[in-house]
Amino acid sequence: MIRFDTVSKNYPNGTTAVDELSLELAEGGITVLVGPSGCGKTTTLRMINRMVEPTAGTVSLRGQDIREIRAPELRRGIGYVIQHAGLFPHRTILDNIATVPLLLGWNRRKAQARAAELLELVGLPSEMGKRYPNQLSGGQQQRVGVARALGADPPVLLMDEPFSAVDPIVRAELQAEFIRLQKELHKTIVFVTHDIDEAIKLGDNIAVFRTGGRLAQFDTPERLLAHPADEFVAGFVGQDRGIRRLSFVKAAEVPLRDGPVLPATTPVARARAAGEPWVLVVDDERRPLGWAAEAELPENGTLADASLTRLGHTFSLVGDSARAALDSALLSPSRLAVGVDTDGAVVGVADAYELSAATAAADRAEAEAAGDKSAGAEAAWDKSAGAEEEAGGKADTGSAGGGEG
Ligand SMILES: Nc1ncnc2c1ncn2[C@@H]1O[C@H](COP(=O)(O)OP(=O)(O)OP(=O)(O)O)[C@@H](O)[C@H]1O
Repeated sequence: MIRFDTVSKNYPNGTTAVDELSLELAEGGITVLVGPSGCGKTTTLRMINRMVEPTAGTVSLRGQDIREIRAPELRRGIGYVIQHAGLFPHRTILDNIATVPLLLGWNRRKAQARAAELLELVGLPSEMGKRYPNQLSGGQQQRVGVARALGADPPVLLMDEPFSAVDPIVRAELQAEFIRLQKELHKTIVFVTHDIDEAIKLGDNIAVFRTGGRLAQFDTPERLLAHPADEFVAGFVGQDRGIRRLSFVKAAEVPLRDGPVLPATTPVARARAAGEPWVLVVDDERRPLGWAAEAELPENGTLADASLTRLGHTFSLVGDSARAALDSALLSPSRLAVGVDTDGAVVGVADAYELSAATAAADRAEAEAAGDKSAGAEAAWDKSAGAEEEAGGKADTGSAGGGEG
C-alpha cells in the first residue's frame, strides 16, 4: 500500500541520504526500518508524509503518487509519533490528544470525548487528562504521543524511534502495549529504530539499511535471522541470531522424548535400574517435583525419600517458544528441558542438542513451503498450457484480453 519506486534523496551538500530505494510496505502490518545511525531511516519515513521530498523516484500510497495529494490532506491520513513525544507543554494532556480532531474542525466537546477515549486506549487513567506534559513520566508522555497520533483514526502511522528515550523496563512495557494496540487497530505502521531487537520484536517485516541509504535486506524477522543476505546484515543482526531464531519456533514443535520421568512412588531400585544419571520425579498427576541424581539416591525406599534438586524452570508446550525450551535445558541440573501441558503435567524432555533440531525442522518446513509454491506455480503453468492446447489456435486471442487488467 505504501510503495517506494527507485526513490533517492540527495542533499545539496552532496549527501546521499537514500539511494534508489524500492520497497513495498504491506497494508495493516508493521514495517520496521532499521540500520546504523545516518543510514537514511528518518529521511525514508519523512518521504511518506512529504516532510521530505525525494530527489528522484516515486512514493505512492494505495497506488496514487503522493505528489498528487496536497501535503495537509495527505498528513490527515498519516499519524506521526516521534521520540520524546513532542507534546505541547502548555496544553493539557486531553488538549494535546485533541489537537488533530480540532484541526479537522470537530467541535470541542466531540474532540475532548475522542481524546478521553484515546487516553484509555493507550492505557492511561482518565484523571491524567487534566495534567500537563511535565507532570507525566517519559513513558506516559510517549503513550500520549501515540494517542495524539491516533486522533483522527489515520490508516497509516509513522513512528520515529518512539520508545528510544525511556529506560529498558518502560520500553518493554510500551512495546508490549504497542503490540496489543496494533492487534486491535490494524494500522499500516512504519516504525524507525536503530535497535535490531526492537525491530525483531515488533516488525512483521524489516528493512535493514546500510550506510549510504541503501537497502541491505527486506524480509520477515524469521528470515532475517535464518538467512541474512550478507555479512553486513549478519553482523547487524548479531552473533546470537541462532538462539534468537528459536523465539519464532513454537515449543509445541520441538521434539520431545519420554525421558527419565518417574512418579515419586517408584521404588529406588527401579529408578536405579533406569540407568540414567538424573531422574525427573513427578507427582501422581505427572507434575514435576524435582530432579533426583542417580548417584545420590537412598539405599532403599521410593523416590519420595530422595533429595531433589530444583528444576530451574519448565516450558509450556502451549504459548512458549523453543527459546524458552532451550533456556529450560541450560538451567536444568540434568541439562534436560522439561515440557509441560496446560495443567503443568510433564509431556516430555529434550536436551539442548535435541532442541536445536527444531530449527532444522523449521528450515525443512520453509524449504517444503517454497517447494510447494514453485510446484504450485508449475502446476498452474501446466494447466494453462493444457488449456491453450485445448483451445487450439485461439490461445493467443484468449491471452490478449487476459493479463493483469
Ligand atoms: N537537511 C539535511 N541536509 C544535509 N544532510 C542531511 C540532512 N538531513 C539528513 N541529512 C543526512 O542524511 C543522512 C541520513 O539521515 P537520516 O536522519 O535519514 O538518518 P537516520 O538513519 O535516521 O539516522 P539516526 O539513526 O542517527 O537518526 C545522514 O548522513 C544525515 O546527516
